Amino acid sequence: MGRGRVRLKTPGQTGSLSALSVLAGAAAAGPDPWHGRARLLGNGAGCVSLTDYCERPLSSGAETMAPPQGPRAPLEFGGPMGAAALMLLLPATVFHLLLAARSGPARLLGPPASLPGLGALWNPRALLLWLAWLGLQTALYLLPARKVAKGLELKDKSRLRYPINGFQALVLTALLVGLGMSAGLPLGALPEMLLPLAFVATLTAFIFSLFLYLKAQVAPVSALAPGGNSGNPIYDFFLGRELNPRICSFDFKYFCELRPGLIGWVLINLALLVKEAELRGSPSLAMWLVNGFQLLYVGDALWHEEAVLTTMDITHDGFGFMLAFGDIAWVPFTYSLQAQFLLHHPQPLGLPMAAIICLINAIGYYIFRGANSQKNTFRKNPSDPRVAGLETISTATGRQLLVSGWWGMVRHPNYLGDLIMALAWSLPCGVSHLLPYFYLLYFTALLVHREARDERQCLQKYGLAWQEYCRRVPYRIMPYIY
Ligand SMILES: NC(=O)C1=CN([C@@H]2O[C@H](COP(=O)(O)OP(=O)(O)OC[C@H]3O[C@@H](n4cnc5c(N)ncnc54)[C@H](OP(=O)(O)O)[C@@H]3O)[C@@H](O)[C@H]2O)C=CC1
Ligand SMILES: CC(C)CCC[C@@H](C)[C@H]1CC=C2C3=C(CC[C@@]21C)[C@@]1(C)CC[C@H](O)C[C@@H]1CC3
Repeated sequence: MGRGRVRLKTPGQTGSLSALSVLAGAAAAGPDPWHGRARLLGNGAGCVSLTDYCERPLSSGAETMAPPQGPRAPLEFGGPMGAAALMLLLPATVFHLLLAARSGPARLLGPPASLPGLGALWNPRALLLWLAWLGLQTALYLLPARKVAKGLELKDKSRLRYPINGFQALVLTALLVGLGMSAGLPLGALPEMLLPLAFVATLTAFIFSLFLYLKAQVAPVSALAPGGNSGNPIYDFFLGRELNPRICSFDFKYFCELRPGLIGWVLINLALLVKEAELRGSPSLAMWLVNGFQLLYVGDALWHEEAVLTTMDITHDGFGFMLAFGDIAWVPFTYSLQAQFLLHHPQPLGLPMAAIICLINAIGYYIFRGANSQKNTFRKNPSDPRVAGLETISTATGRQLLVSGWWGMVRHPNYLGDLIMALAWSLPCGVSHLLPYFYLLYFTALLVHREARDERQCLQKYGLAWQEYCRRVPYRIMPYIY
């Protein structure tokens, strides 16, 4: 069934809308970045009609996601203007959140109580600290790994190799920080440096993206990503031109996605906890919960590091400002917002409420991990006894789709679990302010958009089999709601 010819209504990058177009919708002038998603709402099950959408023979999954980007292909994010606006808006959001968290009113919307001068942003010690951090994580990345995994097959039929030592990097970082603290390292001073640190991280993202853009000029065509090669420098700088930029075996995108930002996030959380203990005698229960939940999340991501090799960020998106900034600045400085808020706005939390919040996080994690592991086990070995009994749909590519178990409940059960955890991370901050719920709001938008984008790619890969899956499992993320 997947070999039939089907028609593509819109030329261009139908499969490459990316995380940021969530925000682009608000910021960008020009074509609506959600347009692809609107088309997904073609039938009762929320799937596009195949005949409405493609004009290529459906073939093996490996080569389907990359429609060529001609010079007149519609651009994402409102094109160069939207990309430029986002490059201002995203860093501004990071600084707004950092300032709001420490201000009395802690308003998510509206201007911060006071604006910092350049003196508050620029600090040579922050620059040194940041460079030392990047150097440490690079050194840990280069240490011998317990395993070397192969990525998916590339356009030139090669497969890149990736070290699996992220969890080891987390443990070694924890040991070094512990040793440092026992030798007098003032970790509690870190929260005071968040603003200048975010500033150098943002500067690094700009400079690094420029390097990546220039590096792509000499990369072979087969190394370029499906999007991000429009010929417009602003747009391509933002989206990223090269798919897997490397120097020797050092893979910049893989390194940035999991190391400096994710580990930096839990280190910032820990510093906020230490600072709270210095200020108030001991860390609050709310601070413990936020630290514990987010450490579990980061530890889990690094433990299952290999799974990131099949995400669209690695297999589909170029590496440009969007991901570079997202990985090294956005993640550590905005994902730690709840702990930042708690340091400046202590919240009373009783044991019964804490127990309920722990239960919510446990339910979220159970769904998130159960769904991700079930799919990973199935993809590695469909005859594994843990998944062999599940009902499946065959596709023309030879791969199968799970249609019972977690993946028979909704089409993205892992997103549902992730969102439930996001709620549990905000609840310890009480309900007096909207600010600590920023992550939940942003993440809902990100995942709704990511889901639509993934559906588009799956429809291209699996054709009618995907439509059948949508018919059998009509809800996307939340049963009976969405
Ligand atoms: N905290 C954060 O900021 C973020 C967290 N995340 C989390 O990262 C994790 C990875 O997410 P993401 O990369 O978006 O996507 P998923 O892990 O959901 O992977 C989607 C892929 O799974 C496969 N698939 C879909 N349905 C089925 C099925 N029924 N049976 C078998 N395979 C199926 C398809 O690929 P194929 O068929 O090719 O295998 C599809 O492309 C998620 O848990 C997400 O919540 C993601 C983004 C940001
Ligand atoms: C700057 C923007 C608004 C958006 C940037 C998006 C990035 C922050 C995210 C894109 C995909 C991500 C993934 C993760 C972290 C956030 C980013 C980098 C995980 C590593 C989080 C832990 C999960 O277990 C796996 C995720 C893979 C995708």
